[in-house]
Amino acid sequence: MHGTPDQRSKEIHNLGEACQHWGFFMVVNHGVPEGIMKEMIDGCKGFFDLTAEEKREFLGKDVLDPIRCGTSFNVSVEKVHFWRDFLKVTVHPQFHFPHKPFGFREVASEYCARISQVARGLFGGISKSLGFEESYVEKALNLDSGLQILVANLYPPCPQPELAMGMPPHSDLGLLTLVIQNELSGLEVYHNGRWIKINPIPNSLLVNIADSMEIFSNGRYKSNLHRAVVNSTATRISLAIANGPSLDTVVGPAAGLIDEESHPALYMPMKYRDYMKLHQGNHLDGKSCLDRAVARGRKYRKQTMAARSIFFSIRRWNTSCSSNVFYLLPCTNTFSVKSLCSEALRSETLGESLSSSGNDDLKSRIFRLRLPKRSATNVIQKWVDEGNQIAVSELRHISRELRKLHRYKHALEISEWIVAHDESKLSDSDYAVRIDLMTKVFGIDTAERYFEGLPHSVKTNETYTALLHSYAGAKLTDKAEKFYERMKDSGLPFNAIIYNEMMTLYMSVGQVEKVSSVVNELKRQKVSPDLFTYNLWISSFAATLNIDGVQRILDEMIGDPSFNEDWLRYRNLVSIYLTIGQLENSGSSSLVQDESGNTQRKSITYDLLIILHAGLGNKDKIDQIWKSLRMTKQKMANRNYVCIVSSYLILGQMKAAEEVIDQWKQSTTAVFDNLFCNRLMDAFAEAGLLETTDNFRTLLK
Ligand SMILES: O=C(O)CCC(=O)C(=O)O
Ligand SMILES: [Fe+2]
Repeated sequence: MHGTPDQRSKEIHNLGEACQHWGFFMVVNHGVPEGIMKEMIDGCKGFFDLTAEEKREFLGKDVLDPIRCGTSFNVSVEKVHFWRDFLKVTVHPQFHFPHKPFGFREVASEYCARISQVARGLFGGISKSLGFEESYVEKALNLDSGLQILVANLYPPCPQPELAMGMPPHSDLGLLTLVIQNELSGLEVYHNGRWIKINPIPNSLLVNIADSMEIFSNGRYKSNLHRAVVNSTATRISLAIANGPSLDTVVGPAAGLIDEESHPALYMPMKYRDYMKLHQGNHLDGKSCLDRAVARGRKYRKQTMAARSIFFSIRRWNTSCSSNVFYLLPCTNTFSVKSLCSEALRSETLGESLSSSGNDDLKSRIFRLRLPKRSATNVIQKWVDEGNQIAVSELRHISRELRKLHRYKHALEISEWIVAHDESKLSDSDYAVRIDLMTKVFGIDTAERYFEGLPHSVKTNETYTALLHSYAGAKLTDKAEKFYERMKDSGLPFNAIIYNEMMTLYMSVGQVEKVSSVVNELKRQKVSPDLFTYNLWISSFAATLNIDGVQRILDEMIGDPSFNEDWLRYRNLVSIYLTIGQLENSGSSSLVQDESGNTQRKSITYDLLIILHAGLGNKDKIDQIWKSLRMTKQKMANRNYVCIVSSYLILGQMKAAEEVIDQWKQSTTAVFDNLFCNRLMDAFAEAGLLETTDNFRTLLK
């Protein structure tokens, strides 16, 4: 952008218009020599041409590795793969690069430096177009240590291009992405309800506005939705350099672009690292793209409806798996289990279902946001501006529903809204939920600071427990222990949940032996244990294959004044599991890793978690845990099947039980035989469960 002041100001105006209306533009006269661009494309081709053996060292590694290549996005979790090979390299703040093919690294180093220069020029122009001084964006977003990622894409010819997609519709996460390609087109940009094929001006740079720029500009500039289609004749190569802020930069709407009256902040500030995690955490690498595709593309891509349901189920999977070990353990997470139960009750009484989201009420509008980056605050504000009333109870209800779907950022925005408008209406559990949400969205440090800053009157049992829960979830044993001591010193009334949190923590970090001492403390303090307490205690003994210990606890349960029908069901199931479950001590330690990398301890804990939820009558939870267990690809043993089949049978869930029996029969690792079933039937009969015995017999016929 040189020339006379007039020309310059016209260019800046054009740039602003392109950012605002398209989120996409091409740059010519950019100064990057044509030769280097060509060498880069050749280098990419050379890299993809390497043999599988030569590429192996970069293959299928962790999403956070600085150099990584692969196919599609993440084939280990995808059901729908994309017609694409990729190489992804972090080139700034530190320059990483593969050392082959020969010479590629050197060209890349120069190319990236040149692209940075162009990007810098564009950031200057964008700053001005937003009404700031030229260096504003660069300084505000710490671009000196900005994260720059090079993505090379190779799309081979596809025999049926109309059935495949090279890259699904997505927007990029950073600020600006600069793309070049070989002579073949394939990039399509979504604009005014249509996909526009991009035919680049030769040697131009294609530029996409990405999410963080949309946030920074408070929505003035829109990140652009784009995709790559494939063709049947030749191989297409594209090379994108994604320019983002530094990982520790908090990206939020620029102060100069907000005013409370006419331009309220539409996005919540968030560290770029957390923003990236939010996407990866939800769907691993690339799944964010799918999710976005689904959300944004909903209106105009009817043909993807089938794919959409697959995407959504994958997304849910990953969220439940991402909390992995924690999930393995009694989602004891008592905290959320508790609220889930009341949620279930509540939605039953209200006779509601999420499918009502076609309506135009506040809840449906918020649910339709889908993308975390979109602002719930804005939606609520608009709702109010339209003259509607909202009750805190309604907001609470929407927040609960959002949390069930792991949409924590929007739930947090709702909570922020209540705080901003009527903090006096916040209850102790609202504060506790806020701490939980802050942990999930911003991380534990923020939640910790928030808790410490709360007035004394709000430092209640519930808020203390929420922070303890966060420490336990993050497996910060030291912090959790200190905090637990502090809670004791503060003289708060203790309940079982607090002890359960500590027990969950010890189970998840493998300090199984400490669980009993927590139980002893609970007994000393004369606090009534609940079923979660018993389950954790039993899990700790079962994990070390101390079967006598488990038996003693089961006996002790009967004498507990709280003993009820749920507990009886739980107790029966544990007994059956012990009798039939073939818990084998595999020698010196029960914590030996099996081939799939799962420890027996984890897998027993999974079983007992299923049993716990069977005790509580939560069929949905059982379904979920069983699915997760199957997703871990661990080799199923007979005891896993015993646990799930008997749980379903005792709950009268015949269809579910039948399905699992089929899976059991087809299992290559567990041996389903009649002898086994007879023993299981005997065990049911022995527990007095005659109807269950009959049901099981019917299923086997
Ligand atoms: O292949 C293309 O043109 C698109 C590449 C792209 O969108 C990306 O790498 O994010
Ligand atoms: Fe992209």
